[in-house]
Amino acid sequence: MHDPILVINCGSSSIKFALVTADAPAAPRLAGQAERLGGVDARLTGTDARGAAIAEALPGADHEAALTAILSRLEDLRPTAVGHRVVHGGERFTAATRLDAEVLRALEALGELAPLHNPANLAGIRATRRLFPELPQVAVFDTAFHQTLPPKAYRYALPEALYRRHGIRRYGFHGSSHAYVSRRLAALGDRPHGGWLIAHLGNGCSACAVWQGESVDTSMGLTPLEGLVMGTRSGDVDPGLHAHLARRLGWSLERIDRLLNHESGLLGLSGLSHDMRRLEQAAAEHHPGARLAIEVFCYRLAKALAALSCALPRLDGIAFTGGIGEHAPAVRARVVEQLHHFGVRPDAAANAALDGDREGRFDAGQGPRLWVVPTDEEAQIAAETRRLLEGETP
Ligand SMILES: Nc1ncnc2c1ncn2[C@@H]1O[C@H](COP(=O)(O)OP(=O)(O)O)[C@@H](O)[C@H]1O
Ligand SMILES: CC(=O)OP(=O)(O)O
Ligand SMILES: [Mg+2]
Repeated sequence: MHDPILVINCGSSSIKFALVTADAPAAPRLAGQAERLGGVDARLTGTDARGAAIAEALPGADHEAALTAILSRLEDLRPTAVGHRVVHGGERFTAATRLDAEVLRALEALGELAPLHNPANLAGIRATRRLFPELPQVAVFDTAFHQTLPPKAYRYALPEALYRRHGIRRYGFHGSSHAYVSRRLAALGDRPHGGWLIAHLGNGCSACAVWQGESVDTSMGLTPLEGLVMGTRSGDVDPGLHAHLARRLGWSLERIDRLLNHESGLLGLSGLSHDMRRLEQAAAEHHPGARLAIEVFCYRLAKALAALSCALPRLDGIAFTGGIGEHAPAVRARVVEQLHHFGVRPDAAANAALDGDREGRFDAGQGPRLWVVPTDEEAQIAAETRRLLEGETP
């Protein structure tokens, strides 16, 4: 039995980690995050294996220094394997994969398709391999859950050669989260074989249509930029925008990339913040940019959910997850009120009560179910790591 498993999710300036034990899923979990890496205010926060708070300043720490600090928190808890989140698996990596030098080289080549994520994921893998050379390490891909998309959902209306020769197609992301939530809904026994729409709303946001436990369409595409409005990412824009900015304003590709990935979304619309909590406060104080940003965010999400429903033979329910999906009842209310013609009927009091890390239903007992299901990408990554190492088919 491979237990416990250390899960690492390495971002450009943060590392999220958890030590996941299959035997005792309800026990306190050593988990947390190192944030603002590279800065003077870098810090490590979380809870230790006894459930006590961790708060440690790590001034100037880079990824390797932060991982060393995380590892020192393991004390006598020895992980038997490490599961890494890797955002883009491209065409080649369709399931969790044991990491070796050849796989790492192949992953490097995929960096361009997820520039905010894959290079940081790889830095984390390299540092962990140096620190833990004896442990098996596994990559679990955001794209893997969406391997069941049919061609009508994953092909762009572009010449076939671009797909055949260069792998230009829709891949979809946040697969560990969508997989976890759909399995959780099935475990809860709520219409387990039906059609669900899942909205993962964190810093990155994506929605997924799940039929009988399999992803059948999703809002992200070739890269994690397509689809919904996100913290700093634009989501869908007119593809003609790129040529327009280049021709009319003389913008370079790098400048356009920065605009769409780092300066847009909630931040760009509001002119204030990428953070939904901050925007809700500002909107309550009548900040026009914050109000517009929330309005566009909710409308675009409702529109995407309506579109994704076309992938389902039947709509059994909608589930919300991620920081915004779990903690912002006002956002959920605004989204579902724009889906009333699907027969969606929220219970306002039940919705308002689900404002923390709590799982629960907020429909009024008619029409499609409405759920909040806190995501646990770490549990999903640990389970897939364990399954691979134990040689079972994923
Ligand atoms: N109480 C809250 N009310 C509104 N938004 C919240 C609340 N708590 C967290 N959020 C929002 O959740 C988002 C971060 O989601 P999270 O899932 O933690 O991100 P990540 O994608 O980095 O894992 C931010 O926009 C944050 O403002
Ligand atoms: C793929 C993606 O957008 O991930 P995140 O939400 O962690 O940025
Ligand atoms: Mg998260």
